[in-house]
Amino acid sequence: MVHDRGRVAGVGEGKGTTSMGFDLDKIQTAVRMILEAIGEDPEREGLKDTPGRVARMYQEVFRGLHQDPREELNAIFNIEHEELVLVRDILFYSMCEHHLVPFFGKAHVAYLPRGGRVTGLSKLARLVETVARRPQLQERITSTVADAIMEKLEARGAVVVLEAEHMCMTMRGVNKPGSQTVTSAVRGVFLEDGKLREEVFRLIGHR
Ligand SMILES: Nc1nc2c(ncn2[C@@H]2O[C@H](COP(=O)(O)OP(=O)(O)OP(=O)(O)O)[C@@H](O)[C@H]2O)c(=O)[nH]1
Ligand SMILES: [Zn+2]
Repeated sequence: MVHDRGRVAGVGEGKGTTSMGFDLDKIQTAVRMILEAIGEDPEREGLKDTPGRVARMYQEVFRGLHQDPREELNAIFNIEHEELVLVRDILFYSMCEHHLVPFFGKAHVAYLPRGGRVTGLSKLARLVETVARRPQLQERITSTVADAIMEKLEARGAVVVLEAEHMCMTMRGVNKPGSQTVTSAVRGVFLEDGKLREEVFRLIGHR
């Protein structure tokens, strides 16, 4: 058995199912079936622990599925700052929901606080992380992050930009290595005020 190492928090003792909605036994069975279906021998030395490894990896890369990303913004402070906050170059990894292969890149998260309500800077990166760690679309990560900021911080505005490389476009299918997909979500005052919007996109830049 491969799920008894206790390396992953939340794994029930002697059971493959966690309390967080991950059925590790089921993932292992499925991976074993895939190995058989592609003509591999799941019992050979190099593969015999693979179903368990994949199950633990999925638990890690999909851990955001069972979390409410808005809760990452629970740390709210009141300070004398009503102007732009921008965290640039937040590295993220996600899994494309169409092919279950990675897409990864950088997120840039900006908002204009209302009434001095700000959150911890690391919380913006945690928000991106939690939203990314599930089967996803780049567009959905972008808009979910922007909407969470607008809702939880009652921000005056938010801009979220993601730039990412999709392995489903680079290692297979259309085979276009190096292509970058850029998505943005613009909310609140940034929609109405063109100068403000230009300023934040200039600060985000494209390097
Ligand atoms: N909009 C969007 N599309 C994505 C994302 N990730 C992957 N895709 C696309 O999802 C589409 C799925 O298309 P399908 O025709 O159903 O699948 P497919 O035959 O594997 O397509 P190809 O990738 O073109 O070989 C592809 O065009 C992918 O590039 C994403 O985050 N956002
Ligand atoms: Zn894909």
